[in-house]
Amino acid sequence: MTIGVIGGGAWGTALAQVAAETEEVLLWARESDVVDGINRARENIVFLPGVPLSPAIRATASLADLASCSILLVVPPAQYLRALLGELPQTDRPLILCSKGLEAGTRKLMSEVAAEAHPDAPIAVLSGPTFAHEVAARLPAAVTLACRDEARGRLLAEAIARPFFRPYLSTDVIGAEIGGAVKNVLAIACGIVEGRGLGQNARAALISRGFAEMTRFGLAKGARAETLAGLSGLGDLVLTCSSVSSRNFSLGVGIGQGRAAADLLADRKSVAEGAFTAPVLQQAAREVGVDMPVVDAVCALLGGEAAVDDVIGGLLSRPIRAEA
Ligand SMILES: NC(=O)C1=CN([C@@H]2O[C@H](COP(=O)(O)OP(=O)(O)OC[C@H]3O[C@@H](n4cnc5c(N)ncnc54)[C@H](O)[C@@H]3O)[C@@H](O)[C@H]2O)C=CC1
Ligand SMILES: O=C(CO)COP(=O)(O)O
Repeated sequence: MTIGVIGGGAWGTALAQVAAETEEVLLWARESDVVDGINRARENIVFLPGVPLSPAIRATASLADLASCSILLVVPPAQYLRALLGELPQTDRPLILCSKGLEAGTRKLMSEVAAEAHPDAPIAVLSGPTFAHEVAARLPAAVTLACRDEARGRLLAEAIARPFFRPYLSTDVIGAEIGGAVKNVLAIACGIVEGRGLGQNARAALISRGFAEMTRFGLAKGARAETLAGLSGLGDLVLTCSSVSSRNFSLGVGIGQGRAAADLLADRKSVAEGAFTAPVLQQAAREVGVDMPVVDAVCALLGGEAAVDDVIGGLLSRPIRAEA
């Protein structure tokens, strides 16, 4: 079979490399230098430099070429998902969604956007603690593969599993998506704590209270608690909140050091999804009556509405309340 990958960023390229261990892979990339670099030099010099790519990966600039693929891994930044799936010819092939975010404007999950764009395509979600450069280096990783149709989920998991890349099955698509979207916003918060030099106790407190927010919001949206406590939720939260390998955490470090979020975002070509998800998540939480003070704090700092010390002071002076 040929596995298709939509999106030639770091994660799409790493997933192509995983799939290419045993299958032919066709990778769609938006940038012509990425397509040429993969086909000619076997390297994605723009988004995943330094990783020699498998000869089983072929890159294309035409989404229509992916029509013949058996499975499509869909890996653009979340805000471009609808437009890209709109350009993809109608398909009934399984779409495995790998982006982490909520759509601005509609506040929809990626699975909802994909179902609207391709009503005949079975949908699954792949999410978990996976830095692209480690996966591309064949270091061990585990992910959640969520699909409402359990049997189909198992087939898809078997199709993408490799000895160093281990999917765990779930039927909780909503839970898998919410974990991945929310952890990016919380990683910005943890980066701010790091950048401000507030210490590891504060970061652990933030991870824990952030997880409480993720759980409250997830349960209100129909996610299952065990999914939120699994690889795609807590697992990814811990990874992303602990390392400057995370683009979201690094963005937070810059904000914590006093730089303007707008300047930091203007400087980068890789995506920090949490910056786009944060205001959408804030609105979505308000819609379902869920209190998310850490997310509110990140929104205030991303919008340049407040000073870091004031926002942290505000979080610390909230009324004393029960932990759970
Ligand atoms: N990099 C990682 O370690 C992981 C990333 N993800 C998720 O994968 C998704 C993609 O992220 P990365 O591959 O890291 O991206 P990246 O940051 O490496 O690259 C940026 C991507 O944005 C695309 N892009 C820029 N402007 C665009 C436009 N106008 N229309 C369509 N695409 C455009 C570029 O083509 C490129 O693919 C995100 O949702 C991210 O959260 C998930 C797991 C791990
Ligand atoms: O999702 C990721 C790891 O699981 C990548 O995190 P960043 O987008 O913050 O780099």
